[in-house]
Amino acid sequence: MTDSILSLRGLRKSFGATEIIRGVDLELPAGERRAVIGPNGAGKSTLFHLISGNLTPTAGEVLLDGRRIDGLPPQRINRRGLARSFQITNIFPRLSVFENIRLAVMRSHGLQYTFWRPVGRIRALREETDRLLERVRLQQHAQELAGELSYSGQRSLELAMTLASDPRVILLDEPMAGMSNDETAHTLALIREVTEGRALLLVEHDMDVVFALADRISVLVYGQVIATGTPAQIRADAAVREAYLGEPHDEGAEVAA
Ligand SMILES: Nc1ncnc2c1ncn2[C@@H]1O[C@H](COP(=O)(O)OP(=O)(O)OP(=O)(O)O)[C@@H](O)[C@H]1O
Repeated sequence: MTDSILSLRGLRKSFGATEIIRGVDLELPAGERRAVIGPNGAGKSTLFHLISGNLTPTAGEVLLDGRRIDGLPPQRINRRGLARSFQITNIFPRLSVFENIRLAVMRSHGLQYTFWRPVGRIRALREETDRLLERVRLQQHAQELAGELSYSGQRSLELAMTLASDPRVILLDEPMAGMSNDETAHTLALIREVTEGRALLLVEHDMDVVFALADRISVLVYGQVIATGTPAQIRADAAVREAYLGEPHDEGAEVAA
């Protein structure tokens, strides 16, 4: 046994006759920030779908804290402590930033809230919502409509909504997509801060972000993990350079974007 919070064991996924995930083993220790990189079509999104419950594996197991979660619906997996952001979180654009976060807090508590006395419930809700607003630095924007926030503001809001369930594992799928350099720097600092003490699995095409944020990196090529190591080890890995980083026109390896 390992002390992994998330384990993938012999994971496979086929679409029809085509096998896209071809036997992935991956151990994510609690509290580690791990990036998954790889060329276009390597299967990174498919892997995330298998972990978050949006797809069911053809074979193999996904374990969260030692318990199987493969085949469970996304909401059940979320309640077990794994949250995925950026591609599944729905912002309500006509509601304020505050109201969006409050809804996420209410959802994360589910029925629990109905057992509280109404007055205490409202105060606790507001305090928790304020705390999340502050964590993602959106206090000044609390009353703005979510749909009118800047792009990175919306990403911050989604992050707050993801944090509402206090997950032990967070999956971020291309959080920097479409951002300016300033927005990327802001969001990078924010992600580093809010994932402190949680396990993070990150897919991101901006290699500067990957190398700045990840404790370790797993390289997925053609549905298999060909290497896992620290940023320095991955940079120096000959097979990785050949398969991925050393592609022609080496513009920071953003080639996979
Ligand atoms: N539902 C599906 N049915 C059939 N094929 C699929 C399906 N979903 C993904 N694929 C195929 O699986 C392969 C891997 O796709 P996936 O999106 O997981 O790769 P990726 O590594 O995330 O790529 P990118 O970096 O371009 O986002 C692709 O060839 C894609 O066409």
